[in-house]
Amino acid sequence: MTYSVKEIFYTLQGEGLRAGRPAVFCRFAGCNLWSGREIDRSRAVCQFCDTDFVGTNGTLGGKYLTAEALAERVSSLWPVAQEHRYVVLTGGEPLMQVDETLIASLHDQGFEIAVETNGTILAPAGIDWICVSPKAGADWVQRSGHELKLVYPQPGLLPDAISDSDFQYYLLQPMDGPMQKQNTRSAIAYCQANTKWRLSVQTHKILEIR
Ligand SMILES: C[S@@+](CC[C@H](N)C(=O)[O-])C[C@H]1O[C@@H](n2cnc3c(N)ncnc32)[C@H](O)[C@@H]1O
Ligand SMILES: Nc1nc2[nH]cc(C(=O)O)c2c(=O)[nH]1
Ligand code: SF4
Ligand SMILES: [Mg+2]
Repeated sequence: MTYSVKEIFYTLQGEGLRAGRPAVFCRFAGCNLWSGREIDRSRAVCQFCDTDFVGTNGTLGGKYLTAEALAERVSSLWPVAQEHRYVVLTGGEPLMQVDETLIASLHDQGFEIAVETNGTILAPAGIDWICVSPKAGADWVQRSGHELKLVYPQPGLLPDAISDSDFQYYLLQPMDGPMQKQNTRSAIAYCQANTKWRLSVQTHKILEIR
């Protein structure tokens, strides 16, 4: 299996329950809900994406011919002699490419493995932390995991309708874009009125890290 990777970088998890945790991010190229081209955005299933996942031209991007080679590259970014190795597989839609062979290779390198997924593809066995962020209008098949991180608001996908699925934590992440301030206000109000839900702030954008 060849893996198409946009970029690999070492940063802090910016979002969700584990915000602040040092992590290597491996961003896979391609998504099943948008081509990534601006001309296609208004016709895409997912129209609010904040990420460039097209091609393999980012930092340490490329075609990795084996799971071992990719896992070794991820490992090379971890600081020497430091524990708590943590990798976040994202994209694009990582589950178009992530398989059990890659999971095994990353575990062999000592990593705890997290995934950020839109929930349209079932996760392979062995992932340690599954974050699902479902999208209005898309099939939602991965309905269990560790955190459900709903971008808010999405007309057609209300938090009330999904607050009884099989996740440990429920988070609302204000939709970034022209309405970001208002979206944050209404997400805060929703969490305060519906206390199963927590706010997820995209801290990396405030901190100006990747
Ligand atoms: C770029 S996506 C990649 C992973 C996967 N395709 C997904 O959608 O979960 C990473 C995270 O960013 C979130 N996201 C994307 N665009 C956003 C935006 N404009 N505002 C807030 N969160 C956004 C997604 O919902 C997801 O939780
Ligand atoms: N720091 C940082 N945290 C993140 N959490 C989720 C991200 C993503 O794009 O999947 C992301 C990202 O791109 N950077
Ligand atoms: S599903 Fe994820 S990567 Fe794909 S367009 Fe939407 S937010 Fe972006
Ligand atoms: Mg991002």
